[in-house]
Amino acid sequence: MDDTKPWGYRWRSSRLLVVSSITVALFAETFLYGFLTPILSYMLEERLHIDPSRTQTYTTALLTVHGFIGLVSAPIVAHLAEKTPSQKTPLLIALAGCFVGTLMIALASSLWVLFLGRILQSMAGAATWVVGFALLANNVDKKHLGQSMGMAMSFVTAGMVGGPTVSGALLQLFGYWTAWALPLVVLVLDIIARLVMIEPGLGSKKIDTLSKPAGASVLGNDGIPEESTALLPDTPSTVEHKQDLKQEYYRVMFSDPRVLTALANVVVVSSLMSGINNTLPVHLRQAFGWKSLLISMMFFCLQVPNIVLSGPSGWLRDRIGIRGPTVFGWLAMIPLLLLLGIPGDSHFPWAGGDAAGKSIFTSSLLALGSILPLVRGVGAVQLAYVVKDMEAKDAHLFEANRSNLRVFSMTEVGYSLGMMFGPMLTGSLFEGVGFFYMTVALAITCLIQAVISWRWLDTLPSPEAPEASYNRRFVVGEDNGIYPARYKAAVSRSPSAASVKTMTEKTESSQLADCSHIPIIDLLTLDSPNFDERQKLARSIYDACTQVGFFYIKVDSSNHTIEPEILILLQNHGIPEDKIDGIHSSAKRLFGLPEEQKMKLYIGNSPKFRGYSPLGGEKSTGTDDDPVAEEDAVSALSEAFDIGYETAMDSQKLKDDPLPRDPYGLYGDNQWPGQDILPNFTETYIEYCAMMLGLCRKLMRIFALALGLPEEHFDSMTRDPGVTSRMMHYPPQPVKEEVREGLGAHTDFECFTILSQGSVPGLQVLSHSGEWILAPPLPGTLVVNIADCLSIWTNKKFKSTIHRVTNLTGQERYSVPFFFGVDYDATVSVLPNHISDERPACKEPFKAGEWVREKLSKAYVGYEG
Ligand SMILES: O=C(O)CCC(=O)C(=O)O
Ligand SMILES: [Fe+2]
Repeated sequence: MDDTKPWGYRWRSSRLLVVSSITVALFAETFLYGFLTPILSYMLEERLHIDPSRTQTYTTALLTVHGFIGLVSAPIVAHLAEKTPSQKTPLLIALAGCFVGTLMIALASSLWVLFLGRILQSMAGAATWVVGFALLANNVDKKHLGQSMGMAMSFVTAGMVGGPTVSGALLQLFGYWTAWALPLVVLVLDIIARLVMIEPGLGSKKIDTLSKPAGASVLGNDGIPEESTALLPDTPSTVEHKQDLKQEYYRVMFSDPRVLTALANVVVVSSLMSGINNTLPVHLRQAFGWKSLLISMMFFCLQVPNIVLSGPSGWLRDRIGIRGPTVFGWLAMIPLLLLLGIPGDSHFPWAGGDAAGKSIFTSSLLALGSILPLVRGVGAVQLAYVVKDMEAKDAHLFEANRSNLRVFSMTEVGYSLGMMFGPMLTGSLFEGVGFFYMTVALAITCLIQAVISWRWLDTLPSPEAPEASYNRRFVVGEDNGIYPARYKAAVSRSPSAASVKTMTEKTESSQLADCSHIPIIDLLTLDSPNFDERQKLARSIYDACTQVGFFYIKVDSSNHTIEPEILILLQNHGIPEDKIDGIHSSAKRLFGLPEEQKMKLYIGNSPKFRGYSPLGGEKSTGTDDDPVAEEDAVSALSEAFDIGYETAMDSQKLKDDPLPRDPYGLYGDNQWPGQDILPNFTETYIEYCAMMLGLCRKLMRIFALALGLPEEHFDSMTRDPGVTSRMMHYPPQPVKEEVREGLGAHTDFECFTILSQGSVPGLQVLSHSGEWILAPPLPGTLVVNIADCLSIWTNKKFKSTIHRVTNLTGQERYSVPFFFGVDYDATVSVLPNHISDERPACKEPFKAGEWVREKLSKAYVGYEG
């Protein structure tokens, strides 16, 4: 083992230990929050000698402060945590805060020490949630994340129920200091766990901050991520563009009454729970003269059915929709709340502090706990449903992952507001008009919720998790409604549609897709340490490459449903959505320049096919089997900007490393627009290419595995990879006129291509049956297609499928393909394990650079070279 690593590095940085220590930390946080509630009255009166008539006021103030601190500190902590390289440091600081805060509370001999202790505890709690979840997200691979989050959340639930349940009991049975011994033991465990744990891969990953699921201490049901900020600065125009989109997004969302109803639901549930927490202890002491043990038992009565029944209520919602159960839940709570208010009230002498009153109270509390799951979490589900609806209407504005992040940060704010307002309102009502009228007010609120839920909530069953809906395979004809009818009509009128028949007859099967859908593959296990997992991924890639030659890869955030209502969004190892947005807005900026500016970068001035190619500058040359004669070649209705490999985009090279030997004249010499013309353009594009290049090298290893080779097989041939990337702009064309292709039918030349196609559809893939399969942009995905060299390597087992672009949407279309090939000087030769007597090698070995150069020189109109 490495001597420089600390003692026990391996197990101390293992997933099990990271998950366990975060679990312990979250448990401690929720346990300590709840622990105080039933014994607070005792502390205030017996230890701080507060006049009992003021007990409720201080309880309310303490809970409200907690809600407020949670609301404001989560985003601050998230911001700070993002700046610290190690997440262990903030976790330890939080622990120190929690420790000091808890000691201050336990020892408090004055009110201000008590409040200060509580504030420290709340801040530390917020930090623990934010940092804890970020650590989980960054250090647990996605496959195990659901399980790990699930485990963490069940401990949170245990803390939530355990805290108030044991504190009152211990206080009454064993006295004040023995009662506090338990939280101290929990804290010691927490200290040990946090100290022992070593953050794995420190420094290699940046943090994604997820903020505290507000209300978790009370409700423990929603893990809500903060809308994560970009990890690297954006270019000014991206920021502006994003700002516009964000405003538009919120405008659209807030003008939908379903959204407002969902948010009202979130605020009311959270207020109700924190309001009951706030008033229950004092009320029970006044009404029944109960001490802390029985008060604790009441918390148990409320929470346990709530937890047990949350699964079945989610199931019910999935079956019959959210509106019915929610309206029923709110209505059923009305009599239960009223019943809860009756015992001990002077208007109802028959239900005083005697057995009748106590049993009415206990059973209505139990019933309330059982009904609560019907209304808990409804807001989040309804919001997810709205987003899904909106996506179908405006895919660009409602890119799935980003809008989910926003949805969940809206929910978070809702919960935090409830945590703050709940105690405030119930506290003042309780003190002003008494417990019964407070429950009347709560019952009226429930009635209002029932009415608005009836009026505006969706009647349909809960939506699938967004991820699941994208996982659905895309089938011809089933186009998600994103293609206008005129587009489909135009496709069938297109001149090349007529020639498709002859094209497919002439074309080799290796260039035609075998099936009618393009699969979606999750790259989650691309760098899994587990070989079997990589092998499994390789197998599905093999199927896609041999049957279709095209597949979608999921590269960004995805959702994990941990418990019915806990949806946590995490970024995976892929290309962050911000970077994709950034490159698209760079493309828009570039093509938006005046023609003469763009022509200063004219591709014809470059000996290496790098630079700007104006509208119509590229010709449809057809395919090898069905070439288009030069005089018949139609120029494409698109403009493009091409760049090639530079060492700056290669993380395996130093910035100043010289370019590789270049016998085919294809490396470097890019024509970049100056900083004065397009500030930051070059940096953004280079950064994008660097990420793509990293992803491509990893994919190349999976391809090797898929082909039965050692994963490193292509490594030595991809040190100076033959990389080209281009930005494309396809202007809309009048549908009435004859359709002109944005890019004619072709195959790509290198090994494979990763395409980011923005949000406007246009790409089509040719199938055996002569159909053009639509390959629409799916949010959160990129498209990978096999190109000629890899197809030849596999003796055409992998398909280099013919595709084209036709933009009939009426919108501007932008795309950014990234073509990845082996070193130009490497020899492409059919793999021996793919040659047999029946299937001799399809081609003699050749140099990759020679092939690419020849193809490029055919494609560009008037190119001198
Ligand atoms: O723009 C697209 O969607 C595809 C572009 C393409 O196929 C290419 O540039 O080779
Ligand atoms: Fe292509």
